[in-house]
Amino acid sequence: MNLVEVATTKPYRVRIGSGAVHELAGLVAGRRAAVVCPQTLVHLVPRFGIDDLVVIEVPDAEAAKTPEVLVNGWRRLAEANMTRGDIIVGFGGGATTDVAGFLAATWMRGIDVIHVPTTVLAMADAAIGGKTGVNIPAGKNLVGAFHEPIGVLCDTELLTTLPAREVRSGLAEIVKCGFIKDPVILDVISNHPRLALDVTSQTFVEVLTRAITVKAGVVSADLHERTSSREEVGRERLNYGHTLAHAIEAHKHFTWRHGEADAVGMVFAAELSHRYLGLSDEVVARTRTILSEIGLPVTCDEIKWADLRKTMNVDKKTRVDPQTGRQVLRFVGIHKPGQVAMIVDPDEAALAECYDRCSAR
Ligand SMILES: NC(=O)c1ccc[n+]([C@@H]2O[C@H](COP(=O)([O-])OP(=O)(O)OC[C@H]3O[C@@H](n4cnc5c(N)ncnc54)[C@H](O)[C@@H]3O)[C@@H](O)[C@H]2O)c1
Ligand SMILES: O=C(O)C(=O)C[C@@H](O)[C@H](O)[C@H](O)COP(=O)(O)O
Ligand SMILES: [Zn+2]
Repeated sequence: MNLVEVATTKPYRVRIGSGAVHELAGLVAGRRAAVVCPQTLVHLVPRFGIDDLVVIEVPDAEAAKTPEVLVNGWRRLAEANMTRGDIIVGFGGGATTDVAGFLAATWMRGIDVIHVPTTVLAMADAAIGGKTGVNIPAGKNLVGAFHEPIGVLCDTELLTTLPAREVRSGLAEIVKCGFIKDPVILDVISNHPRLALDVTSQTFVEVLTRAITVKAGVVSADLHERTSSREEVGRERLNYGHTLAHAIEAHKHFTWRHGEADAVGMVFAAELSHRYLGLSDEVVARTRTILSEIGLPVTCDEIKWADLRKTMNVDKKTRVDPQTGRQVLRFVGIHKPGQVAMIVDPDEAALAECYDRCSAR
């Protein structure tokens, strides 16, 4: 079993490996637990080996991330008389852990949560670092809270039923960690793309553990995303590729997986970085190659740039210029893999050009 410590003010551990879920009973430590999970995974709950469990079913995938699902969750927690001493377990993909985390953040102003992620994406990213929340029509993840788990159990056995498309989507966030912090991830995936996609392989566990280590290090240094100047970038670096990705997800009505949108977003971010931060042609090309090799999209069709551009205004990295009152976009970019910088207020024509280069029209 691999262990990664998330050294924030309330440190916790991420356990990675086959059988990690069996540690749940020890972490719950005799308290009552409410398991938040999609209907498709309910049959796996008996594996937890805990008797006093309330199950709160949520809709599958992104449909779970709505205010209505929260209202239902609060009702269920009340019906079950869940107290401050009880615990919530988020069991599922990133959509489930995002909503379970927010229920825990808000129930009685905050109770403990443990995440048992069941997708590659949730293991590598969503279950760690305490970002929780839901979507509203104005945009993705616009309502939420920072609420860290007390433990995360990444049981790789749970991944054996995961569809290939979901594995590829999760790999996108792992590749992101390669570009923003740990380029060894890129080498391992380029050298062994098929093994990286095989959730039973040692290569997969290596890149997963490396990505978790990147995420743990970044959130430990800047949990609340407050470190932010052009050259000193804290947690915002985890948003590499996400400004465009979140807009694509919304315009595709969440028919694209989060990692698929991230993949196109990373190509766009690489193009922007080429223009503004001197990222080499070679790394821009490598971005396309590595993502294509693992079966992720590198272009996006049918969405008009003007529509995506408008949606980007609600990105959380956007700021208002106090002098003009104008919305200023800020993108995470890279000088080279592992060296991040912010691209602030890029030229509108440059943005459209970079999008043209990753649009299939
Ligand atoms: N909080 C964060 O820091 C953070 C980080 C990254 C992504 N996210 C969010 O995570 C979400 C995406 O997460 P995701 O990709 O895990 O998607 P998801 O939660 O929608 O799950 C994807 C699909 O996989 C299925 N599934 C889950 N586990 C399975 C298993 N073991 N076997 C078979 N099928 C299984 C689900 O039922 C679902 O249909 C997005 O909403 C994204 O915004 C949050
Ligand atoms: O943990 C973070 O910080 C991230 O940005 C990780 C992202 O991969 C993730 O998609 C996150 O949900 C994006 O957050 P948002 O604040 O841009 O909505
Ligand atoms: Zn993401």
